[in-house]
Amino acid sequence: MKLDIDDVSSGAALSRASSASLGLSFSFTGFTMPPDEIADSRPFSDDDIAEDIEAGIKKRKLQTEPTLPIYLKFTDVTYKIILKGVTSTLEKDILNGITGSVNPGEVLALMGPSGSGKTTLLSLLGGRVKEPTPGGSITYNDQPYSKFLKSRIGFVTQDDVLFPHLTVKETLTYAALLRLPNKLTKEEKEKRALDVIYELGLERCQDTMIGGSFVRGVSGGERKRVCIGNEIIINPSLLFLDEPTSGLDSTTALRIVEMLHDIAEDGKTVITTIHQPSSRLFHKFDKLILLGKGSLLYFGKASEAMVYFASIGCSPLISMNPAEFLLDLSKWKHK
Ligand SMILES: Nc1ncnc2c1ncn2[C@@H]1O[C@H](COP(=O)(O)OP(=O)(O)OP(=O)(O)O)[C@@H](O)[C@H]1O
Repeated sequence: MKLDIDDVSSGAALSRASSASLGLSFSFTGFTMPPDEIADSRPFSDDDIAEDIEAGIKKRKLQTEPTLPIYLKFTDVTYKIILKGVTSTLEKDILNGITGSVNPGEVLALMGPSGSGKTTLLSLLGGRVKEPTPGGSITYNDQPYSKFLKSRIGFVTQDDVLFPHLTVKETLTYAALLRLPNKLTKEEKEKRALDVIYELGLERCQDTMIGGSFVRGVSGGERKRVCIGNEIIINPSLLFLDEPTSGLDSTTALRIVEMLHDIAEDGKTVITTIHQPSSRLFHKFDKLILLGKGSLLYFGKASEAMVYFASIGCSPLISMNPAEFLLDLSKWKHK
């Protein structure tokens, strides 16, 4: 994190944050510009075997065609909605001047208090909001959103709907049969579903029903992994996740985020909202966006966030979880 005002005006910096309620006004250069060439994706090899921490077993890496690397950049993104009442019409600012970027192979976390605009930003970046048109620019390898991107984007929503009576294997096999292109044979699609099961360490529960309110099924962590599996089955270049760790204990949440890292390592660009990460989990993210009431409070390396806030005079008085401190700080701004 650099605090170079000259860089800001020269355009090298694209992030700006101000906080009147913090009694501070500050600008920062939170990210490095993209490399000239986006990192080449590497094909998957049979040697790609990773350890599944939860199961304590070696798991196969997903064998797919190489992922098209996509560099996501967003500059000065604004979003307003019109609230139509019976007697009046109001305009409400949801996001103000949000700037950031994320490279293939990285995991970007969007953090902030409830209502700060995380899901809205995630949906905008994932091309899921068309109306009203957002302001600013969002580019994918320097190109605006196009129909082609739709097939390159995986989006795991907060309340993914799964069929309770299907098993894990059936769920992912149907997803493969329905979502993979026709050029793949049925056998190839079924193999992709099995590969995803191994990639996500779901082999022990592959024959367990998903379950729901009335049927006992897989655990919360396994359920989240199935939702992620439903999306990575198409080998997306960009993977968006809305609160993938909500409702999970800190150890299971950590496994999910470690899994996101494995997914990113395969050349994918991963963006996730996160609610209240533990200290261990916070340090797993490559980049961080901290939002407060729709404004950008921080964009940069997650590991440098505390140093940055210390540099502008905001440090915790006692040793505490950085995520907790940053959320407290953004809530303060939020008031
Ligand atoms: N279509 C809409 N109509 C009215 N208000 C909206 C709409 N979309 C978003 N908002 C408002 O915008 C703000 C940001 O919402 P958003 O869901 O993005 O927040 P969030 O940070 O993801 O919150 P949470 O952590 O609780 O999910 C909220 O105040 C929400 O009520």
